[in-house]
Amino acid sequence: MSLILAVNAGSSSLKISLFQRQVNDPPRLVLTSSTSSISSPPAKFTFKVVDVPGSELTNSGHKESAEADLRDHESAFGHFVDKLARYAEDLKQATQATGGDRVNLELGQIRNVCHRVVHGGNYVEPVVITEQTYHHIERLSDLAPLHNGAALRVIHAAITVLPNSRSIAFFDTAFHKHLPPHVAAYAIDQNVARKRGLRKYGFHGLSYAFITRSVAQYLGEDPTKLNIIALHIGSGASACAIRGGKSIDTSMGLTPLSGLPGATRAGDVDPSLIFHYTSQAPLDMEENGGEILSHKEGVATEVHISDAERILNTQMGWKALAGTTDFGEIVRKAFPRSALEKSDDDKYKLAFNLLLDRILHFVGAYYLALRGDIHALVFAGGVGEHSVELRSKVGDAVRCLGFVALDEGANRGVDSREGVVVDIGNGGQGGKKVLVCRTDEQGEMARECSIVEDFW
Ligand SMILES: Nc1ncnc2c1ncn2[C@@H]1O[C@H](COP(=O)(O)OP(=O)(O)O)[C@@H](O)[C@H]1O
Ligand SMILES: CC(=O)OP(=O)(O)O
Ligand SMILES: [Mg+2]
Repeated sequence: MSLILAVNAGSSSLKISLFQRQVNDPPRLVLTSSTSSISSPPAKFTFKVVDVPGSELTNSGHKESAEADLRDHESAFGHFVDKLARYAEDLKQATQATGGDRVNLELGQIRNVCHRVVHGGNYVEPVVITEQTYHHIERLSDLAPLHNGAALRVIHAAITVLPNSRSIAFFDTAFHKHLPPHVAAYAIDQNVARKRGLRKYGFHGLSYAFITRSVAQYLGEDPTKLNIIALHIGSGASACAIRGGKSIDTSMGLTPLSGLPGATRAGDVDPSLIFHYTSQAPLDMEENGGEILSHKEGVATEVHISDAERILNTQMGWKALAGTTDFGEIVRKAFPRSALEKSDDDKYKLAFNLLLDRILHFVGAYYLALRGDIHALVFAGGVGEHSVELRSKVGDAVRCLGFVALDEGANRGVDSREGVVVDIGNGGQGGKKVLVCRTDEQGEMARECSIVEDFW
């Protein structure tokens, strides 16, 4: 028996799952933990025991707690490890006292720690962390500014506090390794592009791999014959066209900034906007009743290009539009259910409608990329799995493409339904399906790890 720890450093969260594994068996989920809202404190921490004999004897503290001290991924990881060590000790004592079955969850039992690393550059398979691979990932940090640095700090912490385990990096980019050249290329000098690795990589690949397998299983299809449009909408949001189980296009690019807007990311903008987005706008629309004036002398302040990149990654998206990174709040205020929630401010509607518009833009494009030969449209990610309203509006719009109408009750009831994949369509004959998939990047890493670990 060995333990696999799977760690997912997302842009706003740190999600961790612990799995138990017997040789030749698939990994079995033991417990999960999440620290969310890391970028908009206080962070919220959960620790949930899923399947541990004897756990009924321990007080594992299932409740969510606000943790003002958890300000980054590294401190969130340290907090989890402390919690796990305490829980393992409580469990040991409780099961010793009763003589019951015991699962040993002590830190020393963790054989492999799987880390989600968003940008892998040319790495298309998981790699064991060594000095060399660590530095390779470090060199890619500029291409995933909200992710790779945070993942590396967590990897460093894991190596320090779990010295007997092996750290392995699993890459989001790997799923997109088959992007056709004309999709991956930007219209720039290809000599420069090749030399500097300037192309579309695509992200959320662990999620798309999990979605592809889970949806194929749910539909009883061979995964290598599955065609879907998948939407992973969380703090980072992307769309992916999957043909024959492989990614043929995706909305994120060289970095996870492009494509759909996210919690703090702008998504696609005209690249020239960067040079015009200044603290004192040269085109002052507001002061002149909406009339565009010519450049005022001396007003355009220069923003350094790396500042612009930081601003586009951390200050834009829903945060800039609606003043919150919580999409649940945007939905509540855009569609108030009571007078108490009513707001005169249109900013919530703008944030909602803008995301909806950009999602439809990609669904339309990917429908054509797949030539309409599609089994299902699939929603996943924190927003995709939980926002009834977003699914409902997307569902209405895509009916013209031959997707079935949504079943309103099924759409509203997703949270209370069991299973990894939930059908929210009305079962209309011959229509393309609309599904929700509870994606699990940690589960995907643990599964891949259990396949390769016996060969290492
Ligand atoms: N009920 C809900 N309705 C709409 N959005 C939600 C709901 N619950 C969570 N979310 C959103 O999901 C996002 C987090 O998604 P997630 O995929 O977990 O993030 P990360 O990108 O950090 O992995 C948050 O922005 C949150 O607002
Ligand atoms: C790639 C990406 O944006 O990931 P996340 O949504 O977890 O931040
Ligand atoms: Mg995520």
